[in-house]
Amino acid sequence: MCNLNTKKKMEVINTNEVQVPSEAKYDRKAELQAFDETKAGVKGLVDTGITKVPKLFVQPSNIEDSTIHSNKNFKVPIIDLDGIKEDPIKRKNIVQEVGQASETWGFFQVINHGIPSHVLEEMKDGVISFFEQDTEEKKQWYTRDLTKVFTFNSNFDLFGAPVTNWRDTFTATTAPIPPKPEELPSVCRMFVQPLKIEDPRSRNNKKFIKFPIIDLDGIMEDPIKRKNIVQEVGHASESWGFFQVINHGIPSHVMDAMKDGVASFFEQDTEVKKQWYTRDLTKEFTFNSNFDLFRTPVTNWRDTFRATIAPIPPKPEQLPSVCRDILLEYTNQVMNVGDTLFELVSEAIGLEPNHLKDMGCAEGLLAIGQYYPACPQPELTLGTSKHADNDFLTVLLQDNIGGLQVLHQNHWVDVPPTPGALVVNIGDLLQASSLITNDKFKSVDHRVLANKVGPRISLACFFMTNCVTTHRLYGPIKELISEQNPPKYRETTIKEFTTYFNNKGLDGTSALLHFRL
Ligand SMILES: O=C(O)CCC(=O)C(=O)O
Ligand SMILES: [Fe+2]
Repeated sequence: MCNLNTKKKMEVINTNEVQVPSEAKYDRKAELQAFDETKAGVKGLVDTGITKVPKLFVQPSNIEDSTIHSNKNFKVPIIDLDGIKEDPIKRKNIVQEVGQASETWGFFQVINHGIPSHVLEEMKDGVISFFEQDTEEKKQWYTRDLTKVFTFNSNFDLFGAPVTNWRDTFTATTAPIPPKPEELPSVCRMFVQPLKIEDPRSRNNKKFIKFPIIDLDGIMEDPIKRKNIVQEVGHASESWGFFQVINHGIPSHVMDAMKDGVASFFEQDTEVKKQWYTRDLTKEFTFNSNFDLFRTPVTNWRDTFRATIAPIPPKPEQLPSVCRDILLEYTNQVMNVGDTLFELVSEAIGLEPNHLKDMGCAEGLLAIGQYYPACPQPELTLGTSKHADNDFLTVLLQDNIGGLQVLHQNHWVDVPPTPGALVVNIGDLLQASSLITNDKFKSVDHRVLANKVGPRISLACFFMTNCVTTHRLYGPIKELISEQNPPKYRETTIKEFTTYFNNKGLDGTSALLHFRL
């Protein structure tokens, strides 16, 4: 995206309409200057809609030495590093291969190098996210000052090289002195991002706290690990009501495909998408903007779809074809993760592993796809207003844009996008039905900020059963009630609770208050 100013400057070098100047008149230096001043790079140029390559990029006609031919029969060597640490024979062979490739090619590829593929994928996405930011955002990093930890520009040798290349570049110095988080752009910072919370009373008083990440690795095989994980889940549910899980068993390619599926739905042609637009909640799949549009004081900057997945699975034709297969595949896997999470939460409360599952908590699933377009004035609005979820448990998949915040100890704390992680939070129904020693496990308020950068994509899977009218009553768990700990909530059906929640809308108050004794 370009502002008007940028567009104006670019006209100097836009050869669509402008006559290509004759060699004598051509002022390359001025063109370079104009290009550099846009601070928008080649992408900025493309964003203005040019269809011809401006002269400063045009290679001389001897671009390729005529003696050089491309030969498709050659293959750049691929070297498998598997076993390099453990197996001396393999190592010897690998050393030979490296030597040979370095001598004959100077180039080779390595596989089994130890960097997980999801990290590779996230890294590529991170690069794209940086370059696809709004130009105004990106400009702040535009510099030719090589002492900077992070630089963004187009053609480091712009004023020295005879021809300009068709690409933009960022550089980041990451070792031997690791960068401070604020020295890297947030869209691709990720792993080094410590959590920042701001004290609303003072803009300068920043605290750093760690949002819980729980590693589920070994949960089925190793009883000691499981005991520790149960403790961590208990602790996070009590103090945060939110945590992230990694090694949950859903492959990163399925998570990525799900995010793409959500984007594909919203990025369809409006006429196609319109067919799904409805506020009729009895439908298996609904698309609309702001479920509470006519009830809340302020409208949110996001569009939403909602698919009922379980306990009654939708018929294929009840889901849009662009995201049908992945929605079924991904939610199937989320049901498995949910099974584990309900066991862990049950154990953390001190109940039998199957207790919450036996209550039907893991039977129903609603998948809610959220699409937060880039917002020109994010300070004026919100992506999703403050609310707590009206379910037992939510498993949320978010992309790497960020913006989700949790109200923790009276501070809004970012839930940092973490590669491969799922965000888990306790919903109102679990808080009310478990009543763990005076509301121990909290259904915590959260919100999503609007952002200049976008779209942000998320898929929230709500474990709840509002689509079937059961007369089952949910209330404080009998095993947890005593004279010292009397019930705090009256019993309710999922239907009654959901109807109340939906009619109230996201007005910033808790639906639980209505059911409190
Ligand atoms: O988009 C998100 O990250 C969260 C959305 C959310 O809180 C919800 O759908 O309840
Ligand atoms: Fe939510």
